[in-house]
Amino acid sequence: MKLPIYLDYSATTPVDPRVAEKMSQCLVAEGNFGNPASRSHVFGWKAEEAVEDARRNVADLLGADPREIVWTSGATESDNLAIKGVAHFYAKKGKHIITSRIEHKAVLDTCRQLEREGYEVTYLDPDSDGIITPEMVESALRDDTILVSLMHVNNEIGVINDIAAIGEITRARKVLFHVDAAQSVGKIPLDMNTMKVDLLSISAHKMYGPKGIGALYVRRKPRVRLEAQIHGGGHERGMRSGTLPTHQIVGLGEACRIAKDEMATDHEHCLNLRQRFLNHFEGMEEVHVNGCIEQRVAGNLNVSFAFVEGESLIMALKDVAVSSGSACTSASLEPSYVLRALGLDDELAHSSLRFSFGRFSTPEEVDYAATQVKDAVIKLRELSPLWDMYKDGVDLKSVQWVAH
Ligand SMILES: Cc1ncc(COP(=O)(O)O)c(C=O)c1O
Ligand code: FES
Repeated sequence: MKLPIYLDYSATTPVDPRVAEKMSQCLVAEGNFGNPASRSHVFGWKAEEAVEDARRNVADLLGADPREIVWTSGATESDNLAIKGVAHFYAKKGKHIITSRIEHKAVLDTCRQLEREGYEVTYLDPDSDGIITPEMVESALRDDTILVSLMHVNNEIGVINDIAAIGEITRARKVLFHVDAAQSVGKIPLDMNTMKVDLLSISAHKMYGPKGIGALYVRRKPRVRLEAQIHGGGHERGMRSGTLPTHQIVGLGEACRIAKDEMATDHEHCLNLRQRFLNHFEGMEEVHVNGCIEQRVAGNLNVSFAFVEGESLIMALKDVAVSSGSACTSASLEPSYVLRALGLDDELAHSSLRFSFGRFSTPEEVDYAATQVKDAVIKLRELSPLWDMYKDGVDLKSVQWVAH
């Protein structure tokens, strides 16, 4: 079977062959398969060395100290550890948390759980571009606020928050700042030396590494304390127990090493492809890009094709793999809560697709996909009575709909 063209890099990326090669060396008997916690023989020492090399690569990409990196199973776990870890440790100081309505479910559902435990959470509304401004954060801070948790780049619309500016505000008020950077690490520069971020979640499978591994950056100066969420052998300085998966960790380390070297090239590549894709739609009516186009990660494009149902469009695109929003909510038929928070009505939110490009996307793929999308949109609109009315100049907002 010929596979469709993959334009869903925000959901996950293929593993870079250089990463896969390094990982495979850590699996078999002739390779580096030992338990990094085994202190009594060379198998353990070698595995530990590989883990520490990887930790250095992750830290280098973030401008952090290797001792500030805690391995987790991915950004979902990192978000849980950061938010619950802070909430539980600092509960005596306060029980108020600030986040936004357009966070990933890993943050939103964790906050909902904390609400059930008696914490109070403020959910900020983004502006119509999808941005949370430093001013919004500042006006929501209270004396009992212990944590602000905001994403760096949104997974559906790719819009970038100014986390450096937000960090200045939280630090001045001595409130901890957690950033979900699953969609930004390796794509845009991050520097923990200059940014006043206290905790930062990362995930390997969004940056050409394997699934099931991630990390949480935990600042040492000023020191951030966390209550562990997983107890056991006391690995990761007690913050996260469990035998370290050397191959996964080595994969994340290699993905970070490559990203540091190739970030600028990847960025240019994705930016060119996105523009190339968009050029195909020039002159087409009622095609809207959702979220700010400038303050946005290069590989993301979220577009509404008015008068076309997003799910029908996906069905029509047999040989292009895209999604209508995030992978984790793709089973739901509800319109995207992110797009709704930007002020889109249900109709337009339902006619949106997310195209995401990456390191292995090619201009030919992009041209082919754009042509397919364009043809499908034209065909679907031809079937839409609303499109006919729109073309006839009927003001659709003034139409009184009769329920049957
Ligand atoms: C912004 C954001 N946070 C968290 C996650 C969850 O990451 P993981 O799949 O590593 O648990 C994702 C993945 O979709 C994401 O995009
Ligand atoms: S993989 Fe992105 S929302 Fe789950």
